[in-house]
Amino acid sequence: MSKVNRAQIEDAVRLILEAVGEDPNREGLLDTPKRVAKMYEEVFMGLNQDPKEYFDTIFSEEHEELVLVKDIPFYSMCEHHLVPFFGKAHVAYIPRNGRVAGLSKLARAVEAVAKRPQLQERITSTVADAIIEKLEPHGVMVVVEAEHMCMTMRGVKKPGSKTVTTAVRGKFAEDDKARSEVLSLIKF
Ligand SMILES: Nc1nc2c(ncn2[C@@H]2O[C@H](COP(=O)(O)OP(=O)(O)OP(=O)(O)O)[C@@H](O)[C@H]2O)c(=O)[nH]1
Ligand SMILES: [Zn+2]
Repeated sequence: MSKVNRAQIEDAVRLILEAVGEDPNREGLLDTPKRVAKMYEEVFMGLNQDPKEYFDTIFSEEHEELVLVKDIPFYSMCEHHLVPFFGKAHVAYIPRNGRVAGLSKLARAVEAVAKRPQLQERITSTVADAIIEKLEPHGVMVVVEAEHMCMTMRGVKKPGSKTVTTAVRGKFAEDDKARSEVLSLIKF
C-alpha cells in the first residue's frame, strides 16, 4: 500500500508551476498536478517496500558457486535534485548451506531500493547488505552503472558520463579471482 499523499503533491506542483511563472490553470497544465502526483507514487513505490522481504522464501539447493543476475535495468531519482538516474545493476552471490533465492528476487530487491529518493552508492550497498543478512552467503558483489541526469541535462553537463559503484562483501572482498570472475562475466 502506498503512503503517498497525492493531494499534497498536487498542491505543491501547482505552487511550483506558479513559482516558475506558469499559469497552473491554463488548459495544458490543468491535469499536470494530478499526473505528477500519480507519477511520484509510482517512482517512489520502493519507500513502502523492504528489499529483505524478497529473501524470505529460500530454496534449498546445494550450489555453492557463483550466481549472477546481470544487466538488471533500473530507474531511480537523485535525492539531491529529484531528477532521474538510470542504468544497470549486476548482482552476484555465492550461496552457503543451500540457501538460494529465486532469481527474480534479486531484480525485485534492486527495484524496491531504486524506487526512492536515492544515491547510487546507497542502492549498491543496500542491495548487498539485504542479501548478506537474509541469505548468509559466502559472498555478495553488486555493481551498478548509471547515468545521472543531474550531470547531463543540467549543472556540469557531461552527457554520456557513467558512474560505476560496487559493494563487495565476504569472499569477493577477500579473493581477487572471485571478483575478477564476476567482472569478466559482466564484461566491463
Ligand atoms: N555521491 C553521489 N552524488 C550524487 C549522486 N547523484 C547526484 N550527486 C551529486 O550531488 C551533488 C550535489 O552537489 P551540490 O553542490 O549540493 O549541488 P549543485 O550546486 O546542484 O551541484 P552541481 O550538480 O555540481 O551543479 C552533485 O555533485 C551531484 O553530482 C549520487 O548518486 N551519489
Ligand atoms: Zn542530482
